[in-house]
Amino acid sequence: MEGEKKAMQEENTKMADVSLKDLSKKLEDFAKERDWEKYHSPRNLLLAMVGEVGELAEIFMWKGEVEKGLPNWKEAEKEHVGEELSDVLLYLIRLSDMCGIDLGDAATKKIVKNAIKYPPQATT
Ligand SMILES: Nc1ccn([C@H]2C[C@H](O)[C@@H](COP(=O)(O)OP(=O)(O)OP(=O)(O)O)O2)c(=O)n1
Repeated sequence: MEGEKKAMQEENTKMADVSLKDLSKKLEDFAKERDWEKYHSPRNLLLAMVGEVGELAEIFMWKGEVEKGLPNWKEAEKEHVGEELSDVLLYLIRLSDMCGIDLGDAATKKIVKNAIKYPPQATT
């Protein structure tokens, strides 16, 4: 039992520490194993990602303003949000790969660029 708990904790740590590169490799394997690489063109992936953004928006639709942390939401609804966010992220990573863009590198550079454009003292 102790061993099982430890293994679960290790798995949770692994999941929390997951990198964009890990996810990218898993997506590549997923597509290869199903012979789906032919479908993963940049345009198809972009449309698939936008579709998933729509599915995410659908969950929030007509709810009015929503409190941070979604405190009054049912667990199943929160799980659904997590799934749709994941679909968006996974298609975004795959799209970046199929465009030959290193997303981690590009995002890190963009954060630096944002900080130069919007210096802290300029914000109120
Ligand atoms: N050609 C495909 C189809 C799916 N996926 C993967 C990426 C997404 O994470 C997930 C999307 O699967 P679905 O199209 O089944 O979408 P949902 O999971 O949102 O299901 P539904 O639309 O029924 O809610 O599967 C993929 O990589 N390539």
